[in-house]
Amino acid sequence: MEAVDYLAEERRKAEFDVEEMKIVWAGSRHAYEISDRVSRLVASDPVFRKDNRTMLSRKDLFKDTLRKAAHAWKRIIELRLSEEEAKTLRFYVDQPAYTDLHWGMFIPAIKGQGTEEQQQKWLPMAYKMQIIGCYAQTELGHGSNVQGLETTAKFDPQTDEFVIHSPTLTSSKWWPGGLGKVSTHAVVYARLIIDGQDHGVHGFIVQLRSLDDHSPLPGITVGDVGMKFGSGAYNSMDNGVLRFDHVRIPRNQMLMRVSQVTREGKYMQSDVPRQLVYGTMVYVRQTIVSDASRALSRAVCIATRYSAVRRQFGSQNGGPETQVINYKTQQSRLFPLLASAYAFKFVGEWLKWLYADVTQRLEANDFSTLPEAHACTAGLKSVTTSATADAIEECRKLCGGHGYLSSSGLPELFAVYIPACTYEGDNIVLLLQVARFLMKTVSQLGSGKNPVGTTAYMGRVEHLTQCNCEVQRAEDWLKPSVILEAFEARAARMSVACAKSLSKFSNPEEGFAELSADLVEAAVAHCQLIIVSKFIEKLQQDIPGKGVKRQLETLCNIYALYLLHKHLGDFISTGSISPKQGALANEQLRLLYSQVRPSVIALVDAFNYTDHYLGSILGCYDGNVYQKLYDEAWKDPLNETVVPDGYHEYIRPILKQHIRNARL
Ligand SMILES: CCCCCCCCCCCCCCCCCCCCCCCC(=O)SCCNC(=O)CCNC(=O)[C@H](O)C(C)(C)COP(=O)(O)OP(=O)(O)OC[C@H]1O[C@@H](n2cnc3c(N)ncnc32)[C@H](O)[C@@H]1OP(=O)(O)O
Ligand SMILES: Cc1cc2nc3c(=O)[nH]c(=O)nc-3n(C[C@H](O)[C@H](O)[C@H](O)COP(=O)(O)OP(=O)(O)OC[C@H]3O[C@@H](n4cnc5c(N)ncnc54)[C@H](O)[C@@H]3O)c2cc1C
Repeated sequence: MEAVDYLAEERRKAEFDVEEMKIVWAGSRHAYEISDRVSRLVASDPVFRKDNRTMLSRKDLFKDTLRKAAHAWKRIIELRLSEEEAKTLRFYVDQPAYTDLHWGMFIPAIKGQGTEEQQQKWLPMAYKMQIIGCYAQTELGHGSNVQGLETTAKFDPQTDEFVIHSPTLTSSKWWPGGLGKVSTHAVVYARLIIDGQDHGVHGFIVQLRSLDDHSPLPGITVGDVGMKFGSGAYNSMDNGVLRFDHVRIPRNQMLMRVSQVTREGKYMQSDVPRQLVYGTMVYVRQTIVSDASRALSRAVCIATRYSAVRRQFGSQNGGPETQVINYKTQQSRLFPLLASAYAFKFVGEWLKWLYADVTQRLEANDFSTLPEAHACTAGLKSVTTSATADAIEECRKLCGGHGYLSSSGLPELFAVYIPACTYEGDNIVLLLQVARFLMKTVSQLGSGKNPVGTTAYMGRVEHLTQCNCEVQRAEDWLKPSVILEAFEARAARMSVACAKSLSKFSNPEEGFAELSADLVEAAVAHCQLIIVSKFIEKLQQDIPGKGVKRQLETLCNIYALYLLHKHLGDFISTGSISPKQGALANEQLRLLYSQVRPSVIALVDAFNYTDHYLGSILGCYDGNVYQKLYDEAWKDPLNETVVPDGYHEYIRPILKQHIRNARL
């Protein structure tokens, strides 16, 4: 059989309606139609070509990005694309650009932290891209510790202005995307100083560059921070460095929804919590969870299609060799990643709902769900990005040697994705925030305040710390209630154990620091419980289409039992399950791999990714891998000449010397 036929045969084996699954994956028929239309639009437009990206120099890559961004903006206007369509277009163009920070952080910061008046002044210009903004928070010396930022904004009552200044080298802004070469404006986070008194970190709108000739305004030193990890990848972004030398801005350019400075220099705080200054980060963390499912599904699609095409060993009587996807080891590494892609998709949808809900409440001055929204966005951002970064690298290894080729698409996907574990909050720092929230929840148990939302299970802590898992046979692990209780018991017991250990310290902060590694593990257990429970909730919905729900049930069970197997130590050491029950879970997991096997190609087809978006020879839809790999090799610049540049200077003299030596 020709390699090109392998995937067609696989598609015939599918045990469900792929077209219906595409709609489940997209979130709705409407979302599917937009995604399908916009992805084809991007794939057919020569300006959005990206197959040569990793070969470009930094300067050429950056100019290519500017060209793509300008073209994207032109198409958005010409075609009158809606916000959802524009975001979809950005996703399929698949090239990080300054526009991400303008739309994804600068505008949301003004919306979330600006007063009505400030929004009316700045947002129309920003929406029309008459100004381009970035989010300038992180400094050379401080990123995670936002309270440690050093940039100052001193109020000058004489002129009714703030003076923005970088007092030290470490106060230089460092990292903001779009800052290096493009942004005309920034939301700058700086310490507010009035009459010598420090009121902590606040946001200020600062113009950086002339709107006439793009030169930096007086007192501003700005540039790019330099090359980052990998070729292509995140180097399309101009992450920047910025210093202020006593730059003056009008008083009304401090974002004043949370706190205000009056003409007389009086500092006033609204009723809204101070933490709203961090609101933009909560918004972006929520979007990063959905991005994780995209990046993961893309890597999994490549590795799954290639694993069905690739054959090694096992030929009988001259017949074909075994497809590597049929090796149990390949399945046990790949299928949990496929299940994780679906799990992250559904938890991302739920988080979007949670964020919309908290936003609505905030508008009505109800701040009660803010701590949970912060814990969920922080924790899920952390757990999904860490798992996705690891999974992309695993997919590369699943593709053997060819996975290491740039044309597999996996090296660049890895390089562009991994900073997600760091930006928008280092993953460990964020898990520590979740742990604080959990310890607070445990400490309030029995106080009459019942935990709600994602910590509602803590309300049953007495039962969860004593219950015995009821599994006796492998198939008992297929019951959602059994899975849920095991995950709840593990999470509750880990949190309670941490709280008990903490109570032994006379200084709680010292205790928290000493126990932080255990606390992070408890936070991970809590977040994994959320993901599993949201997958199970999704399955309680009406899901049409032949076999669709059944496939999703299988994937949900694979996801949960894979986590259980991976973290068996937690489950057994907390007594949430017995070693025998752990072994039964593994037995069931093996059966689930066999069950899902016939449908895996159709399950990745359901992502509906174009070959342009996948950007991978190994993952192309027709599976014609070998011919394409062979053809691609000849396109490499090294193959433009048969004899390489440098032969006469560096190869020939050695060869000649060798011949001379041989004669001696
Ligand atoms: C070429 C293509 C062109 C196409 C054009 C198309 C156009 C259309 C396109 C549209 C595209 C849109 C795309 C969008 C894409 C967006 C991509 C964005 C990419 C991201 C880039 C990265 C950006 C960044 O990294 S920005 C910087 C991020 N920095 C951080 O995250 C810092 C992390 N640190 C912190 O968050 C804090 O300092 C923290 C929380 C660790 C500690 O803070 P602090 O010391 O103040 O607090 P604590 O004492 O620990 O806590 C006090 C108290 O506050 C609570 N709390 C803390 N944080 C929050 C919060 N965020 N919200 C609510 N509450 C919070 C905390 O729990 C404590 O509560 P207590 O009750 O008191 O315990
Ligand atoms: C590609 C990229 C794009 C970015 N874009 C922007 C942007 O647009 N705007 C912007 O303002 N910023 C941006 N950033 C900055 C980013 O938000 C920070 O780098 C991030 O928040 C991490 O902070 P840090 O660099 O200070 O890490 P650090 O906090 O210095 O982390 C170093 C190590 O210390 C550990 N650590 C730190 N604190 C603790 C603690 N309390 N307990 C235990 N361990 C700890 C961390 O886990 C990590 O292992 C970007 C960064 C990158 C890489």
